[in-house]
Amino acid sequence: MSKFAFEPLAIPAVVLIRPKKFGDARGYFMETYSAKAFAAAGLDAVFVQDNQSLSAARGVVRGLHFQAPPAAQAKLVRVLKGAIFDVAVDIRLGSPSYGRWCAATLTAEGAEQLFVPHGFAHGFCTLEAGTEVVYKVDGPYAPETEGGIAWNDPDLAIGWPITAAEAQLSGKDAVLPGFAGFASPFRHEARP
Ligand SMILES: Cc1cn([C@H]2C[C@H](O)[C@@H](COP(=O)(O)OP(=O)(O)O[C@H]3O[C@@H](C)C(=O)[C@@H](O)[C@H]3O)O2)c(=O)[nH]c1=O
Repeated sequence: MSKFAFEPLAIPAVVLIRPKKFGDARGYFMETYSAKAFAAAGLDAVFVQDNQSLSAARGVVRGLHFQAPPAAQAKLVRVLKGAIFDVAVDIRLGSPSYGRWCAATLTAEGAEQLFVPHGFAHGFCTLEAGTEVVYKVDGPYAPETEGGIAWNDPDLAIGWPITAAEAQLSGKDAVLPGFAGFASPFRHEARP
């Protein structure tokens, strides 16, 4: 019996994962990650760091972020408390979906996870106050390689479920450049 359902999104390199919950009178148990099951589904990232953030309010936006190669990071994102709208933007030059985005709502109750591969800018907005997000990354933090794109860039036209007036950003994210003129450090590599 598979303990995970893997659902490729509209950009199929981005995968929504639903772990199976084993409920009983005590509550539930679930595996949240299995190297073997994920590799069998083609997700063979080797994770080296776990991250956690708390966003106090609904409408907190973090992103859109990436680390440039060779420090690129694949991410496996999930929510411990609350809910997020989680977004991945394809920034792989030469990709048929370059500049397109896909997204999923991740909730603590639903336990959904989003796998965001190398070559994508990642960001989310919180849908509830007090939202806690945890995610695994397959490369160490390398701040000198960080890049970003404005969350509300009109060319990307991401369908965020919050208004610009609701959005709360870090000072760093508030001044990220737009997508026009963006020079991506990623190239699309077709996998065998
Ligand atoms: C990302 C990161 C930040 N930090 C530090 C730097 C800074 O002082 C503080 C807050 O960093 P930031 O403002 O960049 O945090 P945040 O805006 O939450 O950044 C995160 O956003 C989401 C969307 C992602 O995809 C992540 O990869 C990461 O970029 O934490 C680390 O020590 N290690 C890390 O891996």
